[in-house]
Amino acid sequence: MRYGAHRAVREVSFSARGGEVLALLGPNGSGKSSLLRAAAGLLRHEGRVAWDGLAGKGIGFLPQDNGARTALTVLETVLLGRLRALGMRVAEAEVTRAIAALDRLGIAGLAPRLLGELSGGQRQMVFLAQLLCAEPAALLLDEPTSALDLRNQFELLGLLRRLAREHGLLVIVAIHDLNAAAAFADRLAVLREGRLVATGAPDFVLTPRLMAEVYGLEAEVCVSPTGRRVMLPVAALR
Ligand SMILES: Nc1ncnc2c1ncn2[C@@H]1O[C@H](COP(=O)(O)OP(=O)(O)OP(=O)(O)O)[C@@H](O)[C@H]1O
Repeated sequence: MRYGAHRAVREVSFSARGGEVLALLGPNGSGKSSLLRAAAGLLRHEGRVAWDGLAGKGIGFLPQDNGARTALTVLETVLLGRLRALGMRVAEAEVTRAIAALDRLGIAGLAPRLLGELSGGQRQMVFLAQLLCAEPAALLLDEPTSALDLRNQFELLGLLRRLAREHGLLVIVAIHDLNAAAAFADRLAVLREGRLVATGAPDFVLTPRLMAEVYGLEAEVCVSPTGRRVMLPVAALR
């Protein structure tokens, strides 16, 4: 994947399947957004992206918050997720479906509000509700938790995992919080300068060595009383 002469993604090969959450990690500029956008078919690229078994369902892509501020209400915005199914008159069932998607994210109360009046985190959740409304087979999410408070991060990542488990969705999520990724993702894929440098189960991938090589950080691995591994940065190496 190139921007002019700059190669943003190269030597990346992986597969992922419905039912799992794959977290895409890597420093700023390592190619996560570019890879997601290429996988979503939004950017030209070399190599091959193959989606098998979508069975008429689509792929939902949530970009990093672009600050979209339209004069639409939240409900109208979510309904747009069903654009292909909507006629000139919106059926009651479509409204019910849109409200259900908002409810799922705990934000049904925002339905009548204007999108442009929401906080960044609320707006991200609305766009996610819009994607859910379209009932995709796969979700590609670019830093969906970056504007969310701790509780909403926890809830959202939990929801993504449930969607994967219960509905067989494939979820690929670019995220900076390594510990959140380790807690909620089945697998991690780590990019550095456009290359895939590690992939596998969180406990296998997140090591002090990876922290040093990819992030230039000295880190300790702590194990919580319930057995969860947590990476704790202690010093910058360069
Ligand atoms: N529109 C663009 N034009 C030129 N170069 C770009 C463009 N978008 C991204 N790049 C470059 O491509 C590389 C990968 O960027 P990308 O946005 O994919 O990284 P990222 O891992 O998503 O970063 P971040 O964590 O900061 O969101 C970077 O070097 C970036 O400067």
